[in-house]
Amino acid sequence: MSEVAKESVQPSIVLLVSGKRKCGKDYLSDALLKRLGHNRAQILRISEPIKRYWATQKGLNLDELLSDGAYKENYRKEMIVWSDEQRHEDYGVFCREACRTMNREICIVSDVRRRTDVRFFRETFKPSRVRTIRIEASDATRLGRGWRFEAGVDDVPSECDLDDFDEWDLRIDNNGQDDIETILERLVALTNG
Ligand SMILES: Nc1ncnc2c1ncn2[C@@H]1O[C@H](COP(=O)(O)OP(=O)(O)OP(=O)(O)O)[C@@H](O)[C@H]1O
Repeated sequence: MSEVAKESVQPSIVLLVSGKRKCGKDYLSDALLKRLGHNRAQILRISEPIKRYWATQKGLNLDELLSDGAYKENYRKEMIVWSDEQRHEDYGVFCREACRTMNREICIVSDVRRRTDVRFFRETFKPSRVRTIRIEASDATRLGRGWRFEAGVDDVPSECDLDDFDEWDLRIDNNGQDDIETILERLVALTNG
């Protein structure tokens, strides 16, 4: 058990949510949080400590960086490069920092992007408590949601490292065929046991 896990409140279930840009990670994580209730569940973002550091260093607006708006896109590349350097020293540095705010029974980590993120959570918590979720949406769907391919962002490990990963407990098609209720039922079922 890592130092952080001992210090913070231990969740019974940790949901690791992954998927390409604009596949719907935030949308479905927010919907799940609403369904489970704020007293039982919370959302953690590995990118939060990265954005916090970046905002402080560069004098940027943290709330804007954390939001779904276009602002964060101006800094995404730089943040990827900088955070990769930090991960090179310690692959769990941002996951560990994000875990410090764990205080609910169910923890939804809504921006899992790397194999080392999955590794960190599996090493830090009992594997039986960790669930891996892949949200899938076609390029056409993602384009419709505002995604545009960007070299240095969409073709680097932060976006592609989990493309070939196949240890998903649940894969969700978020192209619009399944309604939100159907998707939420499957997600909620994953939080049982
Ligand atoms: N099932 C859905 N129904 C309706 N709108 C959706 C659905 N899934 C995602 N969206 C919309 O698509 C857009 C992108 O979704 P979201 O921000 O959740 O993607 P993301 O995977 O978190 O992206 P990023 O990696 O860039 O943060 C948002 O405007 C969101 O409201």
